[in-house]
Amino acid sequence: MNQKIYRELSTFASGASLLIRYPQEDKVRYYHDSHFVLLDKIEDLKFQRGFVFAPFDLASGLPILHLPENKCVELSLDKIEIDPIDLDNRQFPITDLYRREFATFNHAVASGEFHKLVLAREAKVGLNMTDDQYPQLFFSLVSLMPSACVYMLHIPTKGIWIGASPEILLHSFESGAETMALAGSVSNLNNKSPESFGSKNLHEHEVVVNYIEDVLKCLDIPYHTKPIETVPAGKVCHLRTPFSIDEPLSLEMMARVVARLHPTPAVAGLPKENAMRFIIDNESLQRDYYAGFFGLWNVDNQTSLYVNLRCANIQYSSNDANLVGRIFAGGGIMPSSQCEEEWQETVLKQSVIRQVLKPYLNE
Ligand SMILES: C=C(O[C@@H]1C=C(C(=O)O)C=C[C@H]1O)C(=O)O
Repeated sequence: MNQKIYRELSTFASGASLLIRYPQEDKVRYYHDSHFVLLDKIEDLKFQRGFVFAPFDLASGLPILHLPENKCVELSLDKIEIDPIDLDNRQFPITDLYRREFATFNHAVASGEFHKLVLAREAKVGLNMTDDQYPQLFFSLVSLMPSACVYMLHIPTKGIWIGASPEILLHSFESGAETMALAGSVSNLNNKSPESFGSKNLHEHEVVVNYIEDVLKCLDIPYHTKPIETVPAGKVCHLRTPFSIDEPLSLEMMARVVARLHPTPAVAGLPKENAMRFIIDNESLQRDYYAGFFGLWNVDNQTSLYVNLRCANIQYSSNDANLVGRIFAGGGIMPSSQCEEEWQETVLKQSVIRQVLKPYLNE
């Protein structure tokens, strides 16, 4: 049966294709033989039904990609066996580039110009794998991250995006909707209470909570929050405040909520527009679709969008035609942030993708 599914997926990387598994679900949705519809703005989603993949910076020139629903088949997960995966416990020393960028970001928050800024970076790895091995990557990630939304997308000429996100941007269903503030991270070594995260993490979290509240109030949407909680995601543990929206949202309102929320200060900063400008000008990383959002829009009367985190892009490099993986991670910078700690947080956030890429590393 395993073989049959892998045979069915052997043409995954020959066109526009997607595999997606929602948290705790025992099925995978497979979109194939499809074509991307390119959208300019979030509001254009109103008329669509299917998968959506949006960049971090909607003004960057990268389009919002949409795969229509009619090309989807469902695969049952209980028929898939996955090889055990080794833990990756390597150390990754901090780079001078990260020290410099941290200093720039930290100075900008310490000076009071920003309440918070998120600094991200990429780790590049050389890979040795064939197109028919990509589905194995996806199923390894599915087995490692049962509570995450796991996806793998093939974009012809742009390669693969793969990720396992713990962060809902907007989940909307017939009777209401939900979103969350997910920010503030520590290593996931033992059970943690929110207080044990320390004041820097609690404050960084509060910035996101206040921002989401402002967006919902501004749109006149009734909501309530649940008490702050801690959630594990791979080797890190986060602070989370769940938001429940107590009335159904129209497609038009959903698009407005998403357009206002994205990008939240969990991945960008505050004040929002200035923080976006600052990140684009001062981060050496090209975020592309990292810290954008993805998920199903208006499928089976539901919309489930996630922030594109714990992800990587795999592509042939244009100069030497080698296959390169760019593994992304970032973290919120506050006045009291410490460079080494922030670096370690990104190492931990990258570890789950490193783990699934390990069998294919070219080193
Ligand atoms: C930016 C990332 O994660 C975000 C930042 C967090 C933080 O700074 O504590 C926590 C969860 C996410 O909202 C990432 O994973 O790359």
